[in-house]
Amino acid sequence: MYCCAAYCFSDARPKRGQDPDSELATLYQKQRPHRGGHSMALANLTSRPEFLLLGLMDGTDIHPLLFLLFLGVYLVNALGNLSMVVLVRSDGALRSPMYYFLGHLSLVDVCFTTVTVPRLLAGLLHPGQAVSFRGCFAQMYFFVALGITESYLLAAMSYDRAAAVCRPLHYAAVMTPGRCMALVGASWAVAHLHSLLHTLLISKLSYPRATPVRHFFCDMTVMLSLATSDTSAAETAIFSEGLAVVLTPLLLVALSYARILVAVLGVRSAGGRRRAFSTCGAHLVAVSLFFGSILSVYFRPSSAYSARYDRLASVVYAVVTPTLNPFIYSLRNKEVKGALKRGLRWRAAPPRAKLNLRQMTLNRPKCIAIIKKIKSSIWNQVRRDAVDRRIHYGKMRLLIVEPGISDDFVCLSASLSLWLDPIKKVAIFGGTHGNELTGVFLVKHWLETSTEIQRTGLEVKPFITNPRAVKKCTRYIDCDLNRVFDPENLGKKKSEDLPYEVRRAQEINHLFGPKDSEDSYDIIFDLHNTTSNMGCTLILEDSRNDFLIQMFHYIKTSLAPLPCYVYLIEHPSLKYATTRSIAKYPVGIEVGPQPQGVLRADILDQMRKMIQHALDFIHNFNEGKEFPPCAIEVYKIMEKVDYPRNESGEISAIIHPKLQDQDWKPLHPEDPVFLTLDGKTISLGGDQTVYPVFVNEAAYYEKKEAFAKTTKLTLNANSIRSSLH
Ligand SMILES: CC(=O)N[C@@H](CC(=O)O)C(=O)O
Repeated sequence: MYCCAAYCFSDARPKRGQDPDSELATLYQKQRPHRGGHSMALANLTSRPEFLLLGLMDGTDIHPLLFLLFLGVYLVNALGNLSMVVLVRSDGALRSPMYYFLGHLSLVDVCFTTVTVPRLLAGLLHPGQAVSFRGCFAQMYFFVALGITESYLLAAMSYDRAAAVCRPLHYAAVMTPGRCMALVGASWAVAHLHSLLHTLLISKLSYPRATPVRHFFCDMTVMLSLATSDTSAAETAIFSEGLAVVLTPLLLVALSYARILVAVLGVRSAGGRRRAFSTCGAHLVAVSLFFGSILSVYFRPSSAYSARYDRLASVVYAVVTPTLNPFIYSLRNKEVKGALKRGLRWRAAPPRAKLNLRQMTLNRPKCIAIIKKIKSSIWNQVRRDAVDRRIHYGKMRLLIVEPGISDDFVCLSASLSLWLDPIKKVAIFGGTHGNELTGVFLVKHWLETSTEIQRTGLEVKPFITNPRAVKKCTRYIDCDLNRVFDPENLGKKKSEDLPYEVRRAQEINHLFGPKDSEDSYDIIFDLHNTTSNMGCTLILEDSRNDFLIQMFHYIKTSLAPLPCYVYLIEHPSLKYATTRSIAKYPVGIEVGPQPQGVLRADILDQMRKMIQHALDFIHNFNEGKEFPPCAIEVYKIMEKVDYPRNESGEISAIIHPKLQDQDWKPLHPEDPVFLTLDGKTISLGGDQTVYPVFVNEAAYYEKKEAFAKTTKLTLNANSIRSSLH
C-alpha cells in the first residue's frame, strides 16, 4: 500500500507528441513549446518546478527488450518476496528470529523496488516523463526510508547469525522476541527520521523549472546536482548524519561476519568449513553488493557525479539485491523449501506454534545447566563439531539445531530435544513368513480398504512380502526371507539359480530400500505371529534409537493395561538380517500364541491395535508434537538355548510344562526347563535369573532353538520432535 502510494504520488505522465527520433538536447530545448499551455498553467499554479525523468538510458529511444528484462526481474522480485512474507507469516515451522527478520526484509524489498521499478519501466517505453515536485520528493522519501530500513535489517540479521553461531547456548537469551521486535522497530524508525530530514533539506533547495533528470528515479544525489541554490548545507548533512546512519549497519554487518568467520575457522572438518563458507559467501556477496553500490553513489562530493555510473550502481541496490535476497537467504534452506511445498499443497498450516523464540527462552535454564556441566575444553569441541549436528557427551546427547541461514550452516541453538526429519513413507509388511496368517490377513484387507491406515501427509503402503510362501501357507519356499537381507545376499548377481527368497529380497530392497540409503522407506512394520505365548511384542534392533523407543513407549502406554513387551535383538552374533532392516526405522511386531496357518480374533485385534497406535504416534510426531524424555523396559537377547539331544542329534527332552507358556516370566537357575521321556527334569542352571522368550516356538525347531534367554533392562530416550516444527 505504502509503496503504491509513493508511486501514485509521483504521477507519471508520459510525454505525448514528442519526436521520438530527436536527440536528447533538442528534446529538452523543445520541451516547453511542446508541452503547450496546460503544463505551463499547472507550473504557474503550483509555482513548483517539474522534473523530467530521462530514465535508465539517455535519449528518446524506446527499449522494449530492456523493458521486458526489468519487467521479468520485477515480477520475480515480487513473487519471491511476497511468497516469503506469506510463508513466514503462515507456516508454523518458520518461527524463529531468523525468519522474523527475513519476513520484514522481504516486505521492505518488495516495497523498495515498487518505489522505483514501475517508473523505470514506464520510462523505458515512454522516455522523458514529467514528474511533479511533490511526486519526486515523495519517491525520494520512500526510497531513502526503505533503503535504510533494509540496511538496518541486514545488520540485525547478521547480528542474529553471529549470536546463533558464536553463542548457541545463549542464543535464546540474546534473541528474545522483545529484542527482535525492538530491532525491527528501530530499523523502521531510524530510517524514516533520516529520510524525512534529508528529503526536507533537499526539497528546500531551488530548482530550475522542467529540469531534465538523468536518472530513472528522483534520487538525492541527482537532485543535489540539479539544485541552483547553495547545496553545501544539505551536502554536509548527507555526509555527516548520512554517513553515520549508513555506516552503522555496515559496521555491524562487518563485525558480525568477522565473528562468524572466526567461529567457522574453528570448525575442524574441511567439509563443514566449506559448507559454512559457501553459505556465508552468498550472504557476503549480497551484503557487499548492497552496501558497496550505496557507498559509491552517495558518498562522493557532487562534483564527482557521473550520471551513467550512478544509474548503473542504483540498479544494483534498487533492483538486483532486493530480488536476490529471498533466494540467497532462504531458498537453499530445507525449512523454507518444506514450508513452500506445504504451502503449494494448500495444506492447512500447522497451528501457530507459540513462537520458537519463546520456547528457546524456556530452554535457557536447561542450556545454562548444560554449560555448567560441560568443561570448557569439551565445550570448545562441541562448538567445533557443531556442523556434524549431533554431539554425544557422556549420557547426554545434544543436538545442534540449525534452522539457520541455510540448512547446511553451522548451528542455531543447542536444545535437549532431538530434531528429527518428519516421517514420509511407511510400509506394513505381511506374509514374510507365509504361515503367520494375521499379518497376511490384515495386509490383504488394507490393500482393499486402506482408510484405517491412512494418516494425513503420510504414505502408508501395505505389502505382501513372500506371496509364494503365502500361497502355499508355508514359512518359506527355499530359505527364510527374514534372514537374507544382508549385504552379501542383497548384492548377489541376479540369476534363476538363486533361492526364491534371495531374489525376492533383492526386489523388496529395490522397492523399499535400498538398505542404508537416503531413499529407503522411513518405517517398515513387519507383522509376525508366534506359536509362543508372547502376547503383544515389539522387536527393536537398535538400543540407541530415540525415535523407536519413543514410539514403543507410546504404543505400550496406549495398549495398557494390555501388556506389550519389547524384545531387543541387538547382539554381536545373534542379530539377523531382517526384511524390515532396509528401513530407517525397522519395527517387528510379533503377536502370539497362534498356531501356524491359523487365525485367531483376539490376536488379530491386538495386532491391529498396535498398528493403529503406531500410526497415531507418527501422525502426532509429524504434526509437531514434542515427546518428552521417556524410558521403557526391554528384554535383551542373551543366548539361544537348544533342546537336549542324543548322539544322533535327535531331541531327547521337551519343554517342561512349568516353562510352557511362561514367556517373559523370570526363570531362576534352579527352575525346570526340559523334561525327558523318562520323567527327568532338566533345570536352567547357571547363576542368573533370565527371562525366556519364544518358548517352544514351532518355527524354531529347525533353528535348534527351544527358547531364548533375555535380560531385563531400561532404555532411555531423549525428547524428540519433528524438525519441520
Ligand atoms: C517366530 C518368528 O518367525 N519370529 C521372527 C522374529 C522376527 O521377526 O525378528 C523371526 O524369527 O523371523
